[in-house]
Amino acid sequence: MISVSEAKSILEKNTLKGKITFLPLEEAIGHVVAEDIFSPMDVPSFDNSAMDGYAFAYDPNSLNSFPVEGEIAAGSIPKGTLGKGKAIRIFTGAPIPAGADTVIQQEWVQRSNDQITFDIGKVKQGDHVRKKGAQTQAGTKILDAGSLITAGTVGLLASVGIATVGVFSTPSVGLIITGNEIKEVGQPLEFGQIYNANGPLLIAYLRYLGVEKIETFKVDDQPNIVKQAIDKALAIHDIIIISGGISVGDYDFVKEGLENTKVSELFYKIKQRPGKPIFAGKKSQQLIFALPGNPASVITCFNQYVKPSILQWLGKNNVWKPQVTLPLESDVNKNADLTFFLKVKIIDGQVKVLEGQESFNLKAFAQCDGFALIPEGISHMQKGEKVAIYLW
Ligand SMILES: Nc1nc2c(c(=O)[nH]1)N[C@H]1C(S)=C(S)[C@@H](COP(=O)(O)OP(=O)(O)OC[C@H]3O[C@@H](n4cnc5c(N)ncnc54)[C@H](O)[C@@H]3O)O[C@H]1N2
Ligand code: MOO
Repeated sequence: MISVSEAKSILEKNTLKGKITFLPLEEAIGHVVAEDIFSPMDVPSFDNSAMDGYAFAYDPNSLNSFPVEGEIAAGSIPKGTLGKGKAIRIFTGAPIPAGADTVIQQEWVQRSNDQITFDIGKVKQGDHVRKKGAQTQAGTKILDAGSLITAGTVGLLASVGIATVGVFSTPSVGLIITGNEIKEVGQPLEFGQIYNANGPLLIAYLRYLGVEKIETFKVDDQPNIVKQAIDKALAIHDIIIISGGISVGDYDFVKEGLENTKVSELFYKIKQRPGKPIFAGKKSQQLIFALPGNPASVITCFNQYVKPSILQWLGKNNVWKPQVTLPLESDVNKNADLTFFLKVKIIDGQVKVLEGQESFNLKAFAQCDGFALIPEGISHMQKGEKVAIYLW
């Protein structure tokens, strides 16, 4: 059995990034930029006015009075060169005409017919002129590979005329739900049967991460049926997630099925609770996770191992680290041989360990903000000691 940190480092080394694919800007939000992006143009691409007002050539010794000749609206092309000592009516976003270098906003001038008057002493050369290239110069890097695409990123790329962005493609997932006792929600339950909680929760968690292509295989606990489902899923999908059947019972056929489909083992069993009998494997570029069937194991293992692997696939950084470290609200006792993952709620900056930590119990999951990692080698932690929290 390996430790939690060994398991994470094996997955970090073995998870590849998705293929680079180009998305229209509006669809790229939440993805990560796959390659450095350079601007094809200057922005602004011409000197333009930041105010509605008057453009003129600055001269500290000029008179305070200027005749106004013509106007330039945004989107129009200035004609000719503005003469010295003259002003032109200009609007926000309109090009600065040749001969002008400064804009005064209209609130600062008195206009009488075609003459404006203002105090030249209050103006600086270049006022309210947005210079060509002030935001971005052609050929300069505007985004580093690995940057998260936000609404701001989309705005920046559109401003330099880029319509599509290269991102790492989202993996497609084959989801295999094992168990003779498992019934779908909506069907009547007979004695001994339970509802399929793992299927819906895994689909929901995958969608939350942006995974759209999900195919579910529901299989009974029979060796040939389990193997067939693994084969089918491997033929199509990038990541295979299996729920249940990975422990040592007489009806657990997942390990055998994975061996028979030539999946190579990265690890089997981690010194942790819940989720000890987790399996991770690889086949060419594909990743395979067999999650122990108890719902707490499925959710916790997904949060700790599957989610970071998917985020790494999508090119995201720092995916293996906890999001916050916060003090415990009360003491915690545990078995020192294992890492414990506890469902916790964050209340006023303190970590409250929730009731109902058993592996079958889903109640605390509906209340928790995330999972506190209580490390291996420790049997007691005191109120106030800080713990690493992995949020949903
Ligand atoms: N002799 C041993 N028995 C068990 C061990 C062990 O080390 N030695 N480990 C225990 C631990 S820890 C876990 S976790 C489970 C994992 O077992 P499996 O992966 O083989 O899972 P199953 O036996 O198929 O199911 C376990 C449990 O979860 C329920 N389940 C399964 N699928 C679903 C589903 N889709 N939705 C809701 N609940 C599900 C299932 O009915 C079982 O109650 O093994 C322990 N045993
Ligand atoms: O790994 Mo399990 O501790 O029963 O969920």
